[in-house]
Amino acid sequence: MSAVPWNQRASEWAIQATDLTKRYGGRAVLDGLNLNVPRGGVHGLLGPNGSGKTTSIRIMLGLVRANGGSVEILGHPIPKALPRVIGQVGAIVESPKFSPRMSGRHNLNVLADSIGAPHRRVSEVLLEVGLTADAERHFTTYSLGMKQRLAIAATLLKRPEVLIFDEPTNGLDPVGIHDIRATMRGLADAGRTVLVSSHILSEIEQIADSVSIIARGRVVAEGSIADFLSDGAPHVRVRLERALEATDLLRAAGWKVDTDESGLRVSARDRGVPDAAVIAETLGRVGLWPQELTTERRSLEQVFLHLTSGAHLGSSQSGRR
Ligand SMILES: Nc1ncnc2c1ncn2[C@@H]1O[C@H](COP(=O)(O)OP(=O)(O)OP(=O)(O)O)[C@@H](O)[C@H]1O
Repeated sequence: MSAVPWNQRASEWAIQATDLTKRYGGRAVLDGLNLNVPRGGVHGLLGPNGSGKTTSIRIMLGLVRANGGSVEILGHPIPKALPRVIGQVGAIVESPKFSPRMSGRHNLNVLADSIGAPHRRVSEVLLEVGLTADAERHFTTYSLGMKQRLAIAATLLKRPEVLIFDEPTNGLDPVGIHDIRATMRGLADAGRTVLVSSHILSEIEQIADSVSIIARGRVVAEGSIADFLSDGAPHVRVRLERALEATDLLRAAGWKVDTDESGLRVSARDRGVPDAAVIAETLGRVGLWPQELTTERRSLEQVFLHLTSGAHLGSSQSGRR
């Protein structure tokens, strides 16, 4: 049971990153990152601090150039076609600058003028983020949460189809967090695609429809939240061309492997949580590259903790070529 059709055609992804690499001073920050964000709904990019979330987002927005790989937003290659698609993308990566002495509405009016949007659009976006009643107050009197909602309102002025928010609840109190979550949910329910990054599991679990878990510059698991939360024996679904060879290899490496028409189901012999990154690495070492590698039937917390824990990262790093 999946709310998100993961096997859909590439043209139906809102955002797709393929084999992205980024190095800073010889250190790999993104290490072959593959990200699929379905059209419509909230997609969480969940990973611990320093895992590469902001770097991925900055590459998607053309703010940083990747060393390798490709990104498409709404089917347009980035950064080449950025001018064509940027009008359909709204993003908050850093705190936007507002004038402290002007009201929320006045700030938005100025921004609307700069992009040629009518002032009635300002009233619409203020309503959408729940700031209508506070629109005439000076920006300085806003709480952090209200400032963040004003930033979201600013991104909505040009009617974007895709919204990208990097850790939008950072530093907010519980009320502020609640309001931002409700705002993001509302934006998705109105038909937009919202990509939101976070290092907080509960945040993603509560608002996202689907999630990609990132660790050390790679997506190590992805899928719909419904699938992650469903019960059952934990396993990793692997789809690849040389399935027989992969089955033999994984069995020899100690995994339990079942096969069906959609690929391999790999689980740990002790019924523990199978490690998707280690499975990917075992296969990759001999040139068997999965077309799909998805963790299924586990709680998001199990997956997140296991795939991103220090112990796991240490062993994965030492096994890296
Ligand atoms: N301009 C830069 N120069 C050098 N290293 C960088 C640069 N930008 C990011 N990094 C490094 O890349 C790694 C990934 O950083 P990134 O900000 O993408 O992670 P993140 O998942 O967004 O983490 P956080 O939740 O802490 O923001 C970190 O180790 C960071 O120090």
